[in-house]
Amino acid sequence: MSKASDHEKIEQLRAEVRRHDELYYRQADPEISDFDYDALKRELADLEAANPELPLEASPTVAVGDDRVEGFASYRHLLPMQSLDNTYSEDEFVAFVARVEKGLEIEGARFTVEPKIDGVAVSVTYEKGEMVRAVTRGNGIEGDDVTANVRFIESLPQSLEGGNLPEVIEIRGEIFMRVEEFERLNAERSEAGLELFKNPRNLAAGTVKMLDRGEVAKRKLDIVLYGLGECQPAVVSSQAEYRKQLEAWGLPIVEKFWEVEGAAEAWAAVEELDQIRHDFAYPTDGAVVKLDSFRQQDMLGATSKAPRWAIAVKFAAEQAETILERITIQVGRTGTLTPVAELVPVQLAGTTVSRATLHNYEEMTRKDVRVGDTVIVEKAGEIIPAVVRVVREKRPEGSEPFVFPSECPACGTEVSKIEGEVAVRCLNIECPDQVRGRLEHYASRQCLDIEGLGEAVVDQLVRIGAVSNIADIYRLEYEQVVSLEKFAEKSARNLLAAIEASKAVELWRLLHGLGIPQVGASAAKDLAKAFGGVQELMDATLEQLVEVDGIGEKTASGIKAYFEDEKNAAIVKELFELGMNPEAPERLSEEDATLAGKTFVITGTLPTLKRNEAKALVESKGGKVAGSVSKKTDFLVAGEAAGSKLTKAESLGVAVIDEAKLLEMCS
Ligand SMILES: NC(=O)c1ccc[n+]([C@@H]2O[C@H](COP(=O)([O-])OP(=O)(O)OC[C@H]3O[C@@H](n4cnc5c(N)ncnc54)[C@H](O)[C@@H]3O)[C@@H](O)[C@H]2O)c1
Ligand SMILES: [Zn+2]
Repeated sequence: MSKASDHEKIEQLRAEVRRHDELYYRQADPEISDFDYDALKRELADLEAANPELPLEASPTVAVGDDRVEGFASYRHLLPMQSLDNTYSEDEFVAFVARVEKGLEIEGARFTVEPKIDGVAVSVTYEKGEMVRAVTRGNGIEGDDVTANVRFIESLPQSLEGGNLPEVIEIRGEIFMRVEEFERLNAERSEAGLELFKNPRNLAAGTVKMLDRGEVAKRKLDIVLYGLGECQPAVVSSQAEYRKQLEAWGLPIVEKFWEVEGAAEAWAAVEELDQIRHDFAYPTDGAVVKLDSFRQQDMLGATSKAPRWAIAVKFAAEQAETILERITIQVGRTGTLTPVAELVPVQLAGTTVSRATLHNYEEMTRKDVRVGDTVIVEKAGEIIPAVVRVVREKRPEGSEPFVFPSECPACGTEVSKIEGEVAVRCLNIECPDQVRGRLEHYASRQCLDIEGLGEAVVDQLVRIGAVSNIADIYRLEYEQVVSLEKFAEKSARNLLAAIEASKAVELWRLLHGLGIPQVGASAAKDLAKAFGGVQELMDATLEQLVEVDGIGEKTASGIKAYFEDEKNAAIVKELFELGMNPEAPERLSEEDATLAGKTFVITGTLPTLKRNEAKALVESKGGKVAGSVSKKTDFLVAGEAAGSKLTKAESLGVAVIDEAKLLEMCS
């Protein structure tokens, strides 16, 4: 290739990489897979290496992707937060080890191997053991101050436990979202007809950068800590020691960690990690291999972008190619039509996959997925298989665009596209698929948990016309049940007994089972606690609903709209007439709730109580425990070595008490 055309190509690739950086780091909504992105960047780096006359300053290959967005204050890291060089190959890994050993003039260097968490990088600063700040990586030099959002992370202690505390330390880690939480949020979105989040990483990244604190509070984030920035004075001298120290301070750390010597041992650990990583709480996309000794790390130093003493070995997201045989449309309990790809079975990440989601109407139309196409399926964030793209070159001749049905495949009602939603819906509330979906949801494990009322039984009951709504379940008679397929006297009696028993269910389960838009299990629990009864919930005003911790405006209006619908209200009324008698969560009597309305903050080491014991004590008396001191704090419970919180409480005039006083208040 000529120089001129090389230069042109480099410019083009730089622009392309910058565009993907913007989508990934700032908007948390990447368009291509990490594998494809890394390949693009590699191509650019290779071209740049072959054309050294072009200055590199302007290239994204020598800079850290910038995540800073509007709305957050910038904060300068004491020590820069770097990226990592990465590789997908064993050969390159072996070459890395050889470079390190040559640089140190030793053989058999000692390394640590740990999971590479696929989350959002963050630097948490503790001063004298008190958490004072959390900042994103930003451009590596300066990041966004996201302290307010990070304070919602329950697993992150506001103060460090134990001794050996430096004056100031920047602890680096990764904020992530657990798969269960990701699925919970997506289930709620799917019910609301909203576009689904693509994977836990993007969702965590988006959440860390939200300005709406109420929404952040509703999404549960988690954190794991592994890295070191500034530390004054130094308190540890190796990666392995550092991990032990993090644990002793009470911080969440990576669950598996290897200490190895030389390339072969290190690679064996990387492979072992790949085998077991799916059981970790967080999504992982590789292994990070680091030189153990801090002294040796310093000897090797870093480039502008990454340390020379560490490397990420990345695992490619598992994808497989197969043929799409048919497209079926499922109608969910809220009427959403979901297109599903029926595939020629293919092995993917250890399981046989024969169906994959095509997400929704808009997404599949945009991808122009057709029957007969060769498609790439991927386990997105290792969860549900999805069709990620069509291999256009393999499209058979004469294939036709898929015509999305204009009528509901279950009931024939014309489907509607609601403004602002990506899905189309069947709005017929009596649609048999929706009825089935609602009944299955109601009887399911996370709701009323009626044993014996599974998919197959619900299906039969709907088909013979025995039930058309959840109240009908309680009208079932022995004769009807015993005549179902595969039922005999005993199983029929058992089912009826399980149905009867479900009348005394915990209130939150009933609330979840009703299928109110946006109300998942956790919202149902919050509502049950706040209102104590279905009638009380029905009577609640919009203002009262939003006041409940964990309930946002959208959910609140969803609840109002649900109960304002006459059909829903009638069914709820029938349920109670048929004997529904849910058990309200225990509430403290006014006499016992002596600390109701009071907010406490706990800091330092208390003489006898652990922090969570003190918290439980306050809550048992109806009080609240918050993570940081503000004007709203009523009492600061201060123990040994209380740091900045004490100073802040004093400056705000907040009452400061000791453990003895707390015990007295709670007795
Ligand atoms: N799909 C896209 O469009 C797109 C765009 C930009 C970036 N990306 C992805 O992001 C990657 C580049 O991002 P990056 O610069 O954040 O680098 P990286 O994710 O490849 O590696 C560096 C980061 O890994 C994190 N990390 C996780 N576990 C760690 C551990 N145990 N020890 C040390 N660090 C750990 C740290 O935050 C560190 O900054 C690319 O490899 C690419 O896959 C994708
Ligand atoms: Zn229908």
